[in-house]
Amino acid sequence: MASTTMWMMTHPCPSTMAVHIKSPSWCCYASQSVSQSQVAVVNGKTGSRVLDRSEIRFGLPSKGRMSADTLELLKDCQLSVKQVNPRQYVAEIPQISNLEVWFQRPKDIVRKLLSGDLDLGIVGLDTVSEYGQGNEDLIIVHDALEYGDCHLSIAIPKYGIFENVNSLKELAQMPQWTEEKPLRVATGFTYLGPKFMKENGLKHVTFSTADGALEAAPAMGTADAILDLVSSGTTLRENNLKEIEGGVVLKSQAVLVSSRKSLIERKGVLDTTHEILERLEAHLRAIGQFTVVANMRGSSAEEVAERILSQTSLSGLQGPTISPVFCKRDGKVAADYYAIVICVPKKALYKCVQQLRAIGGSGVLISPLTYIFDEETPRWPQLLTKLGL
Ligand SMILES: Nc1ncnc2c1ncn2[C@@H]1O[C@H](COP(=O)(O)OP(=O)(O)OP(=O)(O)O)[C@@H](O)[C@H]1O
Ligand SMILES: O=P(O)(O)OC[C@H]1O[C@H](OP(=O)(O)OP(=O)(O)O)[C@H](O)[C@@H]1O
Ligand SMILES: [Mg+2]
Repeated sequence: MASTTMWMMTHPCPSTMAVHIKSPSWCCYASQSVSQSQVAVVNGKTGSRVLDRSEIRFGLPSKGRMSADTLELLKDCQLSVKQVNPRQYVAEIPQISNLEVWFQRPKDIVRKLLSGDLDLGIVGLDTVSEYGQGNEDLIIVHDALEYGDCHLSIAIPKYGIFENVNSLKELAQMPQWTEEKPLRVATGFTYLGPKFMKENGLKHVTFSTADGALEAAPAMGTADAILDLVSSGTTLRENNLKEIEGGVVLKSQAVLVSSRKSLIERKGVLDTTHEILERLEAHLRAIGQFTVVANMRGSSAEEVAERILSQTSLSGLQGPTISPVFCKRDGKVAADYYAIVICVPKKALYKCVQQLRAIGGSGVLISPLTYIFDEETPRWPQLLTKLGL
C-alpha cells in the first residue's frame, strides 16, 4: 500500500455515530447507518484520497429549496429515501441495493464528486458550473429534472446612472468604468462571474463576494451591480434592480450529475446510474400525459383507425391502439364496437374528447399516466458516448 501521511481529524465527523481512531494515518468512520466500517486512506505521495469502499454513494441536497423537491421526485420514481431522522446525514433507498444516500449542501455534493467521496448527485446546474469549474470528470447524466428552475443573471439599479442602461453592451460602454474606478459587482459566483465578464469583453470589473441578500449591495453603496440567481424576479423588483439584455450567464434547473471516474471505475455505479436514469426519464416523460380510452362502433379495426387518424388530436404517441369489443349476437360472437386507447397531452385533452365524439366515440375514460418507458431511455446512449463506451 502506498505510504500514507499523518491525517488527523480536524473537523467533526458527520452526525452519524462516528468513531475517530487517532491512528497515524487512518480515519475510520464506524456508523450504525453504514453497513460496514469504511477506511479512508490518504495517499501521501499523490495527495489523492482513495476510499476503499464498495458502496455506491448518492449525494442529495441536505436542506433548502432543493431538498424537498428532490426527495419528492425520487419518491415519484419509486425511489423513496429512507432517512431515520432529519439530522442524520446518511440514508438509503431500499429499492436500490448497495446504494448509500449522503445528505450534503449542494456545493459540497459537487466538491465530493470531484474528490471521489460521492459517485452521483442531484444539484442545480448553477452549482455544478460554479463549483465544478468545467472539470471534465463531472458528467451531467440528466440535464432537466424539471424543478429548481432559476437563472444566473446580472442586475443593475433602475435609477441613477443606470436608468437608461438596458443591455450588457450599454453597461460595458458606460464611460464611468476605468482601471482606477472599475464596475463593482457583488456575487456569490466568483468563478462564473469573472469568466462571463471576460468572455463578453468587460475589462474594468471587480468582484466582491457576499453569502446572501446581495440585492442590498447597490443601495448600500458596496457594489454597482450584482450577479445572482433569479427565479420569480421578486427580490430584484423589491430592491429596485433590473436585469439587462445579454446579462443572463446561465439557465439552471436540477440535474443528475456523476463522476466520470466513478462511472467507469467503480463497480456497479454505471448500472445503478442506468436504473436511476431510466426511472427518472419514464416519470418525467409521463408528466402531463393522459391515457384516453373510448368505445367506437365500426366495421373493422382499420376502418376505425382511418377515422381516428383523420383527427388532429387523436394520433397519440405512436398511434391509437384499437381492440375489438366482442359480444354475442344471434348466438354468435361478433365485434361491432372497438375500444381505442391513445396517449394525449393535458393541453389537448378537451379537444381530443370533442374529436372522439365527432367520429362516434362514446364512454370516454381519462386517466393520468405515471410512467412512459420508451424502448431505450434517450439519455443512456448519450451517457455511454460521453464515457467513450
Ligand atoms: N431563487 C433561487 N435562489 C437560489 N437558489 C435557487 C433559486 N431557485 C432555484 N434555486 C436552486 O437552489 C439552489 C440553492 O439551494 P439552497 O439554497 O438550498 O442551497 P444552499 O447550499 O443552501 O445555497 P446557499 O449557498 O445560498 O445557502 C441553487 O443552486 C439553485 O440551483
Ligand atoms: O427571483 P426570486 O424568486 O426573488 O429569487 C431570487 C433570490 O433568491 C435567492 O436568495 P435566497 O432567498 O436564497 O436568500 P439569500 O440571498 O440570502 O441566499 C437568490 O440569491 C436571490 O436573492
Ligand atoms: Mg439571495
